[in-house]
Amino acid sequence: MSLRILYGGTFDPIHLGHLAVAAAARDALDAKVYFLPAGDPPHRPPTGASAEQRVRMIALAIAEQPGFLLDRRELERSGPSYTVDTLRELRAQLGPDEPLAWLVGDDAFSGLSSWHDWRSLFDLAHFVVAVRPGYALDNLPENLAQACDGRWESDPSALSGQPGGRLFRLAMPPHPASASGIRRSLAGGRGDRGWLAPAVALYIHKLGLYQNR
Ligand SMILES: Nc1ncnc2c1ncn2[C@@H]1O[C@H](COP(=O)(O)OP(=O)(O)OP(=O)(O)O)[C@@H](O)[C@H]1O
Ligand SMILES: O=C(O)c1ccc[n+]([C@@H]2O[C@H](COP(=O)([O-])O)[C@@H](O)[C@H]2O)c1
Repeated sequence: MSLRILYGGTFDPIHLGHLAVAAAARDALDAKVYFLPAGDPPHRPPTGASAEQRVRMIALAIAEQPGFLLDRRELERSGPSYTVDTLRELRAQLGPDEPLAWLVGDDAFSGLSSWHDWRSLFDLAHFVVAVRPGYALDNLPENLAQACDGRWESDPSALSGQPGGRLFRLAMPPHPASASGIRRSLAGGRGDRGWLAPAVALYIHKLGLYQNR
């Protein structure tokens, strides 16, 4: 069965770091990448752009990119967008055997043991972990390090052979972009730091997003 990569995020806004991570995962694992914008992101203050604006920016950024798709399911649910709920919904829809992988950067993965019902996540999907400047995986919290023990795979094809439960380190050049860096820079009148796709930069400029934060 073919692997499906799920890329959850606040995407406030989507930037070139997200696109680089998604392209590296798509190419390394030979799989489609589904962008899943969080409706109500757990562990975060309210977003700068509305859900519809974040979706619009994702649609602009991924247009004409092969193998990139948008999945709006987390926007259609009320309450916090817990990943475990999203994965359970996908499992119910796709069946127990379909290989699923949740794509994250090092920063998000390091905090995994604070996620809602986090131990169940390993029963539902693989994790693909992208390098992120300023973060490392050699200092994971003890409970997370233990849960990860023996799960790391170096062969990407291992992920499509089973539905979930394995971990894969995505090799890619580190990308420095961050959404908070972009929001701060735009609010300070210093531009987008060259970290946005041109169509997204134009959209933000036209709507005057992130100017007063
Ligand atoms: N430059 C990057 N390199 C690797 N992973 C990244 C990068 N930017 C974001 N990610 C990952 O993409 C996912 C979604 O990120 P998110 O939408 O929160 O953007 P962000 O840039 O991390 O935002 P913020 O700066 O507000 O924290 C997370 O798993 C995050 O780790
Ligand atoms: O399920 C949780 O408890 C949980 C806690 C923190 C983050 N997540 C998910 O992880 C993804 C990246 O989160 P963020 O905050 O870095 O954009 C996004 O899809 C979030 O919904 C999920």
